[in-house]
Amino acid sequence: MAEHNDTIYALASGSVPAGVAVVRVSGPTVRELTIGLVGVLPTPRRAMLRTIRTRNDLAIDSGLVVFFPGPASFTGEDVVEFQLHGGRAVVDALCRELNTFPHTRQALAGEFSRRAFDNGRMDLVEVEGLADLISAETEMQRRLAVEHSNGGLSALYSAWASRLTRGRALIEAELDFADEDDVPGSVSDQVWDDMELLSTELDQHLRDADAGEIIRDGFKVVIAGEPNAGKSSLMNALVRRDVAIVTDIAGTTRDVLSTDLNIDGYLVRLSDTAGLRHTEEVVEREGIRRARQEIARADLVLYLEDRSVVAQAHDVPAGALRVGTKGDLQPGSQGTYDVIISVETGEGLPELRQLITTALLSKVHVQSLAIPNRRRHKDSLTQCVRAIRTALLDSEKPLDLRAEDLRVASDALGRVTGHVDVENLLDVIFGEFCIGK
Ligand SMILES: Nc1nc2c(c(=O)[nH]1)N(C=O)[C@@H](CNc1ccc(C(=O)N[C@@H](CCC(=O)O)C(=O)O)cc1)CN2
Ligand SMILES: Nc1nc2c(ncn2[C@@H]2O[C@H](COP(=O)(O)OP(=O)(O)OP(=O)(O)O)[C@@H](O)[C@H]2O)c(=O)[nH]1
Ligand SMILES: [Mg+2]
Repeated sequence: MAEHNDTIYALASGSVPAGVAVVRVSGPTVRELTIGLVGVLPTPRRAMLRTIRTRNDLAIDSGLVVFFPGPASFTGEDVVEFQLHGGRAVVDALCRELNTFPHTRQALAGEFSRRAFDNGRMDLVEVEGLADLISAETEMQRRLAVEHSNGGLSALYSAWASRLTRGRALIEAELDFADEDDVPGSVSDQVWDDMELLSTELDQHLRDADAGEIIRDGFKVVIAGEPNAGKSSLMNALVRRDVAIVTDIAGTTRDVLSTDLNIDGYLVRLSDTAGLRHTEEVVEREGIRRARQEIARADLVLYLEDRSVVAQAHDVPAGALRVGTKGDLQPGSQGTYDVIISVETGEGLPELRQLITTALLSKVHVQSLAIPNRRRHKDSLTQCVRAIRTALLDSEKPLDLRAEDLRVASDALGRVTGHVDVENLLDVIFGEFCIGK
């Protein structure tokens, strides 16, 4: 049903009603369809004000029409955009009319980008960057997504892919034509030097993957501690809203409750959890299980302890910030705590915020935003660097097997961008050596 060569259309702008709505159309019948609706094919890439009419010559709306001839368009196909008045019925009327054209249907989710990818307009990293750009809510998410969607990361990967391809080509050449004069001896030595360098660069790059994931998915801060420590009260104070239930009954919170914060342009995902204690109560036990799971996944744990209760803190997770609570009830020295707070007086809250910010900044500190930001990237790049390392490890191994390791590395890198890398291997062989003569 969903034919690949259909012409597809969709509302590309946000929900109606709105000031202006953009309906985007892409596919092989865009030219006829545009002439049918507005009478002419507008000058490419110039906004033109036209009345858009049905077959029966009824005006749908008058709006701006922009025609992008393929392949120099977003999808690589002919594209036309109608910029209409953003009313529900206006958009519906145009979509209804578009549907009456042959082989023309509503686009599936992501189908414009899918076509852009299939037509080589974007690679996978750029497609992912575009998706991230659309869902970005904080400034740093936006900067990371722009870097990726504009090809900043892809440029790095294609440079690395070329080095791998060149290395393989030189080794293949040495294997195939070792007895001929044209191939300089020990070229493979240079290759291995460069592969050594490449593996170092990949290692360095992979070290930034955690920062990339934190910028994209948020810095996960988990509030943990014994029941009644004041966890939910702190959650409410930090987000300045009454999101979590607070009572003096120990064991109030059971579910994990998460709220997003924006700190210095970074997304911070704050979670309130059930108080940790031994209990036979089924619901609370499940809450505590979830709390522990959340703690295990945290980038930062705030471990809260009620200073007015004499208790020995156990269960403090490694690396947690120790927060003494209810500072108003019992003034005293800071002791083993990183900070003492009171949600009643506000004491210590600015200091705690600063501690969170410092922990966050230490984890997202990077030189460039051309960094991996998905598990998928990290996994494939890890496979890539492992394969290079395998090739380097045993210099006594036959050259063809070492070349095979490099092929595995190329494929792993190619999976990140969605490129497959075989055809240009030949190009490089024939390009660098006058083998054919
Ligand atoms: N109206 C409108 N605004 C939009 C988009 C769109 O599709 N329509 N975009 C959609 O996401 C983004 C811009 N992305 C685009 C990417 C490439 C081309 C394009 O036509 N590229 C050609 C020509 C480039 C040029 O003239 O320099 C090319 O790359 O060959 C258009 C939009 C954001 N703003
Ligand atoms: N005086 C004082 N009371 C506080 C402070 N913070 C919390 N409380 C009180 O301590 C009690 C428990 O607070 P919660 O925030 O519900 O504690 P919790 O850690 O979320 O508790 P559970 O969800 O049961 O694990 C409530 O009665 C709060 O009003 C504080 O800074 N000063
Ligand atoms: Mg609570």
